[in-house]
Amino acid sequence: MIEADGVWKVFGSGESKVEALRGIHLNIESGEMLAIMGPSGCGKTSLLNCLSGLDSVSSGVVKVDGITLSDLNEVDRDQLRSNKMGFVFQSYNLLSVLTAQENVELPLLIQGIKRKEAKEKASEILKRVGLYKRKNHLPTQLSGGQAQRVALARALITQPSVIWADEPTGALDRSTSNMIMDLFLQMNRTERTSMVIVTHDPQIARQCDRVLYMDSGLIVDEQYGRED
Ligand SMILES: Nc1ncnc2c1ncn2[C@@H]1O[C@H](COP(=O)(O)OP(=O)(O)OP(=O)(O)O)[C@@H](O)[C@H]1O
Repeated sequence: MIEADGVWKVFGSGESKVEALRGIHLNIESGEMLAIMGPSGCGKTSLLNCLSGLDSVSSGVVKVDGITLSDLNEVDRDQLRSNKMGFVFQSYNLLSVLTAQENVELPLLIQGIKRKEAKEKASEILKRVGLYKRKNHLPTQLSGGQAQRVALARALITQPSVIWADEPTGALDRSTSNMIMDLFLQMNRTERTSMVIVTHDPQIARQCDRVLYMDSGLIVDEQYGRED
């Protein structure tokens, strides 16, 4: 579903040049749950951004369902992201002036779905993440775990084929992290949504189908097998 072939990402030039990715080859299967680990600065976020089309590659090819991202113009790339992908970040990235419900509705409204239908779908998904009672709360009125559940609901509402999550539990305590991971696992199982999770947490990684280990812009090891 996602294919990366010889992907390089280079920032800057001359003395300030940084080779964040140095020739990545990777296939991510539909429905796969993949963790990416590695030391700070090894290129995990750069890889996520290049695979999802949030950032352009310096060289190499990224294909999503057979479509080469660099062949698309910005508008088409945005459209592909909005149709096929969801994003979850460590800092939740919720819009502070919108309620939980409005944050979750937003991706559907952007897709041109009618307000009433968006509202119904948002309510339904907020129920699934156990936050229906908080739907009228603003992000500042939510705990970290609750805010991340809203972010997950927002990522899932368009029924994407892949969710990209950059340290989704990085700001949460152990029990809240486990709760968020349980939701990821549940959605992966019921919707067959592929999940790509950048994490420093071995407990999160070992629940994934595959763990990639990166170092200095390269994938240096991988392990298969989910602990159920
Ligand atoms: N916009 C940028 N401009 C210049 N250098 C960058 C930029 N973004 C990332 N880098 C550099 O690229 C390298 C990889 O960064 P990246 O954020 O991908 O690492 P990471 O593994 O996600 O790190 P962390 O675990 O600390 O989040 C680092 O050396 C970083 O300083």
